[in-house]
Amino acid sequence: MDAWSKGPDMGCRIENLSVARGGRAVLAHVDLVLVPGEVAVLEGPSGSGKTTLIRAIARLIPSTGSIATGGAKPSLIFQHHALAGRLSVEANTLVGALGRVGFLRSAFGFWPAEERALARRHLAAVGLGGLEERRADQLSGGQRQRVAIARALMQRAPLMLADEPVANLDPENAEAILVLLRDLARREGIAILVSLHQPGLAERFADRRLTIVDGRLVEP
Ligand SMILES: Nc1ncnc2c1ncn2[C@@H]1O[C@H](COP(=O)(O)OP(=O)(O)OP(=O)(O)O)[C@@H](O)[C@H]1O
Repeated sequence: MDAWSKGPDMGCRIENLSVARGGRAVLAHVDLVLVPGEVAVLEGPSGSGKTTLIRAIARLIPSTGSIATGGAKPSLIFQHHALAGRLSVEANTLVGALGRVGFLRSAFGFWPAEERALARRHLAAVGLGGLEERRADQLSGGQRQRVAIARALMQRAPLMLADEPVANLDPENAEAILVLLRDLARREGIAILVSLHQPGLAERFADRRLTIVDGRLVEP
């Protein structure tokens, strides 16, 4: 029995993953194992396939090969955080618990007390303690991305996928968000795959740096 088959204590194992887009091969024979607590940064020029890889691992687009994520759906963070602007910070965070609570209860705001407590804990962890009742459209860009991270944490997924999560932020906020993601990876034992455009940030925050070159994943 290898480490993976003992249970969902590994972020993900990808074997021989290939993806075509618009009839053209974008990724070919990609292998990748991510372990809990590590932050892997995905780099590569525009159009090299970073978003494609993240979307394929999240099963948002078809691929061939195998993707094992410990039986749990990965959580996802995007460049555009897609919050409901009129809802509170807490309500947006609770959306991450939809898979456990069900649509009807959540639609009427009947969230279990333990889920509310968890949301507040995650909001405190991302530095938004005290802002639970504020409307999401009254937050700064950095604060909104923190809500998106808290919402992702609510999913309790062993793997978090973050596609250009700091692309819209100023350097100070970008750095703060990456510090937060790295701390969360360590503390919560989550494996994080994050695509970044800025090599300086990648160098500072990555445990591993992965680059897509001609459809292959290269690790120097
Ligand atoms: N829906 C689509 N239909 C056809 N081709 C697509 C589609 N989506 C992406 N592609 C192509 O797949 C390739 C990889 O795109 P992808 O968005 O993954 O790149 P990326 O590395 O994330 O780029 P960027 O850094 O600019 O976000 C590109 O050549 C792109 O044109």
